[in-house]
Amino acid sequence: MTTETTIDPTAIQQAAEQLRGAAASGKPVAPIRDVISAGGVDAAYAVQEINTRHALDSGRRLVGRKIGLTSLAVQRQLGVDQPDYGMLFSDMDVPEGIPISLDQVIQPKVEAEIAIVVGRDLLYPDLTTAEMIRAVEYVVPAIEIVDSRVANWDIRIWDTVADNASSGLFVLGAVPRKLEALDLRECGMVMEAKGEPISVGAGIACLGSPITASLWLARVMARVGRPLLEGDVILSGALGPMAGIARGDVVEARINGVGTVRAAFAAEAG
Ligand SMILES: C[C@H](O)CC(=O)C(=O)O
Repeated sequence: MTTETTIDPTAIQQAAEQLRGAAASGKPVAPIRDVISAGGVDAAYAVQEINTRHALDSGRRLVGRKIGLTSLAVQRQLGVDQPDYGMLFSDMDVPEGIPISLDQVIQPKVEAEIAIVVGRDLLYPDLTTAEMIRAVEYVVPAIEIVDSRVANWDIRIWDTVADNASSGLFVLGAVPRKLEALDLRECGMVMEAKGEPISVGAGIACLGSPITASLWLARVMARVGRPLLEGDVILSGALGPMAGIARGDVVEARINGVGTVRAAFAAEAG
C-alpha cells in the first residue's frame, strides 16, 4: 500500500513566509503543522528549502548542517523514528568568548554536541561508514543554541523541519581533536550553568554514535542535492536533553576526550 501525500504550494509558501517573518520580527507564530501536515514531512522540507533559497539569495553563506532529533526520547516525543536536518549559515557561528545577545534569538535553549568538520566532499548517497570516518578532518565540542519561531516550542515534526530544524546559533570549541584516538560513543558529557549541571549524556545517545548520525546526514544531503563539502561543519546532535538559559548565564559543556566549550550570554539587552 502506498501513502498519498498532498503538497499545496500556496500553503507551503505561506508557511515559509510566516516563519521568515517570525525570525525577522522576533515574534513567534502559531504552529504551522495544520496547514502543511497533509503533505507529510516532504512538505515541511519544502518549506525549509524555500527559506534556505531565500537565505542564500540574500547573501547568507552555507557552512554546514545540524542534525536534530537524534535521541530516542526526543523522537518519541515528536512521534517520529528518524532524525531531521537543518542548514547552518556563517552568521549563526558565534566565536567562543563573545557574549551572545538574547536579542538574536526568540526562545533559546542549549544543547551540548560533538561537531564534526568534514575534510572532503561527500557526494555519494551510498556513502559507507569507512568513507564517513575517513572524511572526518577533526572534531570539536559544540554548544548549539536551538531556537523556535513557533510560539512556546509547541512543535511537532512538521513545525521543526519547516523551521530549519529549530536551529539558532552555535559555538564551537577552539581546540580541534583528531578522531583516531576517540570512541565517540563513549564520550560522556556534562553541561553546566551557574556551577550546576543542566544536562548530562554521552555520544551513544546520539543515534548510537555521532558517526552514525553524520553518515545518515551525509547520505541524505547527497540524495537531496545539497551534499556536504570540504570544510562544512556538522552539528551531529544533542548528547543530552535541551536546557533553558537566562540572561547572564555562562554555559560550559565538557565532553570527555573531545574538550570543553563555553557559551556566555549577555546580561543586558542589545
Ligand atoms: C528540536 C531540535 O531539533 C532538537 C535538536 O537540535 C536535537 O535533538 O539535537
